[in-house]
Amino acid sequence: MEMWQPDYEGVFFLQDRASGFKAIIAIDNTRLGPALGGCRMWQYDNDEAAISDALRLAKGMTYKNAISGLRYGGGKAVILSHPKQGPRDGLLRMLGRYIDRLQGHYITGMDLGTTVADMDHIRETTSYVTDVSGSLGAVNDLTATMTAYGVYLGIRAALKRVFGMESVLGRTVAVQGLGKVGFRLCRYLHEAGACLVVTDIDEARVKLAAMEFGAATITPQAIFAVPCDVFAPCALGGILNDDILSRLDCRIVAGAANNQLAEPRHGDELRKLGILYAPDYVINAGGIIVTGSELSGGDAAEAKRNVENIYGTLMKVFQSATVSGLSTAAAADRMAENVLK
Ligand SMILES: NC(=O)c1ccc[n+]([C@@H]2O[C@H](COP(=O)([O-])OP(=O)(O)OC[C@H]3O[C@@H](n4cnc5c(N)ncnc54)[C@H](O)[C@@H]3O)[C@@H](O)[C@H]2O)c1
Repeated sequence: MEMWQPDYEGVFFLQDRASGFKAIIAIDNTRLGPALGGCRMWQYDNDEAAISDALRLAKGMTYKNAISGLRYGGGKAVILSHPKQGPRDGLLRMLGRYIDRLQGHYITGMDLGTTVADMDHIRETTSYVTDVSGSLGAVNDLTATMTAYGVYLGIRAALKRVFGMESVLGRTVAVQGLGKVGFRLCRYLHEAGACLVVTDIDEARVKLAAMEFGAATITPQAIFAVPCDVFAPCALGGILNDDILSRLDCRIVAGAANNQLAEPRHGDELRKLGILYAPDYVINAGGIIVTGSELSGGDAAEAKRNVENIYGTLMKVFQSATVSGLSTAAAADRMAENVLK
């Protein structure tokens, strides 16, 4: 069923009563090329919550791809089923069939709750899928590695902007979330001489980071108030809210998590607090840049070179914010919108 949504090119609610399959494909904008954005599999409280997540994520992909110089638009797929709800291969093949009907207007890939094996199942019914076994992004988890690398470079850019020196040597970075990206980010930072304070709800990962990187550890509730140069959110979105902003004791917020600002106005609040915010979709674009290289037949070296542009893009965002008096978040939005004109 196609749903009408102002500002979106297409929103499709897919349903198979027999199997209980429910999914949404949201295509925000294809001005620059086919809509590119991963497939999320999550248990939502209700259909409305899933639809609004798909819409927000699809729009985010439009902005991320545009500001990263990729010739792709923004889209997202969301499967409203918990990964633990029985076998999932049938659901994924079904989603693949719907994606195939869109004839290349939307290309999917991995996202929260989905794996390379899931992408392989989608591949059985459509070719419009990335991150399948053996692909550039999937081998050695290059997508997560390059996301972490981009965040590391983004932290250097932010340090340069605030302190005039980009080196992380001796700087304290508080990392929230030690998953695929957060853990790799810690490795880049540790090897360059940063002091780490880390947290995760998974204690095993915290212990591993303490052992491998000599990181100090702290509880998930206390990470926000840690005195540090950089706070790097690498877990959940929506964490930069009124309560947490009042507790931050850092000069920079720069991390991998998507949709960090609880509301757009929090970008301004950070500016007023004198905290430099590296807009999430600019600094965490490493993964989608790898996907862009994969789709154009590039290799890992080319992908890494492209990820290195994140440093310069962020510098432009910081400069534009200073000149215009906007928050860095608003300045990034304006830059992306200029590309889309
Ligand atoms: N994987 C990528 O390439 C990529 C690309 C762009 C953006 N991102 C974003 O970066 C973030 C991390 O992605 P990932 O792939 O590392 O995910 P992941 O699921 O591998 O890791 C997330 C980690 O955060 C931890 N966590 C969850 N809630 C927490 C809390 N309240 N406090 C502390 N830790 C908590 C989890 O235990 C887990 O270890 C997500 O927001 C994701 O959307 C990821």
